[in-house]
Amino acid sequence: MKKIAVLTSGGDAQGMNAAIYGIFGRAQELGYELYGIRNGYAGLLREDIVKLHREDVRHIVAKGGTILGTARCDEFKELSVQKKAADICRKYGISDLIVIGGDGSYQGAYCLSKQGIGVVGVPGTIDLDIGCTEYTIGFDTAVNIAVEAIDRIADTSEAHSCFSVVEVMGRRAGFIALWSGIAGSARAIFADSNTTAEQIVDHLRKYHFTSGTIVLAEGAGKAEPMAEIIERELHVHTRANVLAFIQRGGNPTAKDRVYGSMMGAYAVDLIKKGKNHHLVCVKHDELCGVEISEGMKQTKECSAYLAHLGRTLSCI
Ligand SMILES: Nc1ncnc2c1ncn2[C@@H]1O[C@H](COP(=O)(O)OP(=O)(O)OP(=O)(O)O)[C@@H](O)[C@H]1O
Ligand SMILES: O=P(O)(O)OC[C@H]1O[C@](O)(CO)[C@@H](O)[C@@H]1O
Repeated sequence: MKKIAVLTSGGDAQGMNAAIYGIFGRAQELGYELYGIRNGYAGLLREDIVKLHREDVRHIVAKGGTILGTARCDEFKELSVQKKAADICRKYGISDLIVIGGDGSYQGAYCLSKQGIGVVGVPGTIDLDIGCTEYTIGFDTAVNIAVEAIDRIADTSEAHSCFSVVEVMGRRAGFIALWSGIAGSARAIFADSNTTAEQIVDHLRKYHFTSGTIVLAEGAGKAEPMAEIIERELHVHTRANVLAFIQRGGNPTAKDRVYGSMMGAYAVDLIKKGKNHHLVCVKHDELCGVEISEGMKQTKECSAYLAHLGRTLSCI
């Protein structure tokens, strides 16, 4: 009987459990045994490997986080450690490993594939920063959490006639900032480091804003200094809010539950077709498999149209 395994790696993302659920469902349908590796590559190196059963996954779709746990494991960047991990997979008879994670986890999966282990990547990160796919599991939930927070902060900013800078996650990418800024009708959106604080101040002054939110991607700056600049230049009290890890928790939205389940099942389909050096991607709203070395080369920027729309709407 074919044995496959799954691990979650990097920052957790809402919908990772749904992906595990989808993987289990398709593996069960195809008669594969599914093993769960706890805590990412660190768990693989500790041989922390358990066989998954229906009762382990039956109730997890609605849960944030990941039942397997995740980790960051810098030692996995070493070739000797990657060889050890591949030997462990072979010791347990695991022919193919599904890695649910972000771009860094994909790097690790690519290294494992070069050691002869079949790997399929499922894009699981709230950042949306994997170049070969239009969607990554967790993004929709993180944006909705940010929008709810921005709506709440906007109310109290207006009540007190003050500004509030809201710093959102995304690592070096500005997708969460752009989407949540537009959805939260921010007075200004600071999605990347191309925009300067002076430009934001000029914009707020030009459109005579005296209250409201300024959404800031963490990769573009920090809320505290941005708030100080705005308050100093415009003489309006300005608060700093860092959303941080609330964006990574809570129950996944329906989109992340369905995309997670779909992408997980699709990963097993790719293994069945022998496409086990591939990444599960969404392109033009369709699922597809992209060969891992090709997929890792692809990059993407924020949609220019959406960025322009953000600027347009923030002038209203
Ligand atoms: N270049 C690399 N070579 C081998 N393994 C890597 C490499 N980069 C990252 N990894 C492995 O993947 C793990 C997760 O990577 P990273 O911490 O960058 O998170 P990620 O997968 O990008 O997810 P997120 O961006 O959501 O945090 C690392 O801790 C490490 O074990
Ligand atoms: O979980 P850590 O290691 O603190 O990393 C935080 C980073 O992880 C992410 O949440 C996902 O990559 C980023 O948005 C954020 O910058």
